[in-house]
Amino acid sequence: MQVLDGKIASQSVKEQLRQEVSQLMAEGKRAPHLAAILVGSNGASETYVANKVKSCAEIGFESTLVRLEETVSEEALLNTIQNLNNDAGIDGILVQLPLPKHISEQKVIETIHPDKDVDGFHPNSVGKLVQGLETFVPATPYGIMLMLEHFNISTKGKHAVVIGRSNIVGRPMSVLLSSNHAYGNCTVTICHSHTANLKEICLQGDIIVAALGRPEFVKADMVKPGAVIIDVGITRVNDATAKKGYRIKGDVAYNEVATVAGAITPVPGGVGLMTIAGLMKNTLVAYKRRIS
Ligand SMILES: Nc1nc2c(c(=O)[nH]1)N[C@@H](CN(C=O)c1ccc(C(=O)N[C@@H](CCC(=O)O)C(=O)O)cc1)CN2
Repeated sequence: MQVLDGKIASQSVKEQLRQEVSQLMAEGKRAPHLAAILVGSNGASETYVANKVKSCAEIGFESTLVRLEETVSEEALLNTIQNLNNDAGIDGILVQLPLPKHISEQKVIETIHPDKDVDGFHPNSVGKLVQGLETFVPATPYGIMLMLEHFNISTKGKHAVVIGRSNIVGRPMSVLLSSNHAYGNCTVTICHSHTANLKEICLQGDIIVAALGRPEFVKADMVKPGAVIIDVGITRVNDATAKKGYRIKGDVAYNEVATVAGAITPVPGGVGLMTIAGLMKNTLVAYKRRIS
């Protein structure tokens, strides 16, 4: 059984980016610049944004973190995005999700200029992805593809079962795995809350991507021996015995599934770290398009 270690794979991607940025700096170019907007102070979002800012510094990107109150109006948030759209020094913009209920995520996503849409959530980016055109790929599915590539996991002709149909992970993941490229060419089944016979479908999967947000949902008896298990789940579950008062759980019951699987991503230390690597790659692409 192979552990698909996100720390190793993400470090490798980030090191390549670091070298590329260092070369650009040596040529006298400015650094790529990512702007992140964080609304409110949700603990998990704080951690993820902090990890993004830290990764920018490691690679040699500039970053700007814009913090807005939980009570900020939708209009004020949209104006903040417009200002960043118009700022020639900013290459990529992301708004950390989820947002407070009074703000429309869709409006926010559509306000980010497609050229700076490093999260790949804008309908322009999604449409291009579906048509197989070059675009920003949402960071988590992109990170998973980078992980498959890093560990040279063969996908051609395999049956991939994607559990979850979110715009951020499940849907784009199904598109990428079914597309005609080196780590695609799978036959994909996408499952959701209304799927009948989920266990039987999972048992047919050579690859399972679990992205439904339910801790330890995928059990050993749902997994075909030797399958590749990609766990996207990252839920904080209260645990008074843990140092931080919570434990991070994936959507896969790791200990039991690891006894059946051929390869598996850990949580933490798996897909979450690759999400950041994917975002960093998108930011460099946005920057290169803008300076050329
Ligand atoms: N604007 C966006 N919002 C959200 C996205 C996204 O891609 N863009 N995805 C998720 C959260 N996410 C990215 O922001 C994310 C998740 C996890 C991690 C990460 O570093 N995970 C670590 C553990 C961190 C911890 O201690 O909690 C790991 O898995 O080892 C980074 C980013 C929703 N929102």
